[in-house]
Amino acid sequence: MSKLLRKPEKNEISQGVTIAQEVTAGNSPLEYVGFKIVDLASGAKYSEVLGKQECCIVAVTGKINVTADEEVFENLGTRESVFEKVPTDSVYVSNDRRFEVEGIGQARVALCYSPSEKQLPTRLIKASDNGIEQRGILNNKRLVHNILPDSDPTANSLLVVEVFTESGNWSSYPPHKHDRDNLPEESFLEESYYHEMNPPQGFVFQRVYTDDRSLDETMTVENGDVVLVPVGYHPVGVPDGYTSYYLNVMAGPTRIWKFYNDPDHEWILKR
Ligand SMILES: O=C[C@H](O)[C@@H](O)[C@H](O)CC(=O)O
Repeated sequence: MSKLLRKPEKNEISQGVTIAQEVTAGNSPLEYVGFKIVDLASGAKYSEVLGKQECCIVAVTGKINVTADEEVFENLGTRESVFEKVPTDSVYVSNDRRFEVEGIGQARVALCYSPSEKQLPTRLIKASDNGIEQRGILNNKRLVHNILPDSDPTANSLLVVEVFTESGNWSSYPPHKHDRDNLPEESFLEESYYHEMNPPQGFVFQRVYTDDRSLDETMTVENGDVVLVPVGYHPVGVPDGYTSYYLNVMAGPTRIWKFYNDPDHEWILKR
């Protein structure tokens, strides 16, 4: 199995708190991006003290309370399933702060991490703050919820976005990459994908490849999987009958999302 594909592994760390995915610099090829999926039973609490990292706490499904240092944000979350396709609530917490997340009923939380030195204010990113985009044409259509885009100065290095791709469509397509620190042409951002499928037995194909094909992995990605993108193009194809969801975390030396399309496939934009 590809080293870029992470299957969910449920690890109950305390009563009612289960880590389903954990990506760190210590267990992945990513140096800038970290990621966790935490499942919380009703009333269960997960807390963390951040060092020189910032974190975007995304209420993926269910409802949560979030405390960050002395600030309290209650009853966050807007959906029982991501496939309701409504934006959700998130909380940005900066470096050197402590946060706690409590489940109000069963909840799934994504913790999205990147490096941060200059402590910034904690911020509630309400569902209504998400920028919504309908991207693409023909069989390249997808719905994008921009949670923490590079146009939002809330964070130091973190970018967070969620994408819905319907049956028979492609996203992160034409294949693009952002693996060179070469602005203004291209920025260097590592990336993680947290995938869900509807119906849940579905799968998508995701290829991660470089121009010289020194990296060229095509993965069958299933519900709850994470795909790591240290470098390279990273298109996703969705089989007929299924809807794909993924939550992206991106980070690198400069918080700018400037991607470069694979020249072999850029023509599809001109149809
Ligand atoms: O680089 C960003 C990620 O590949 C996705 O968020 C992608 O941009 C989604 C899309 O445009 O299809």
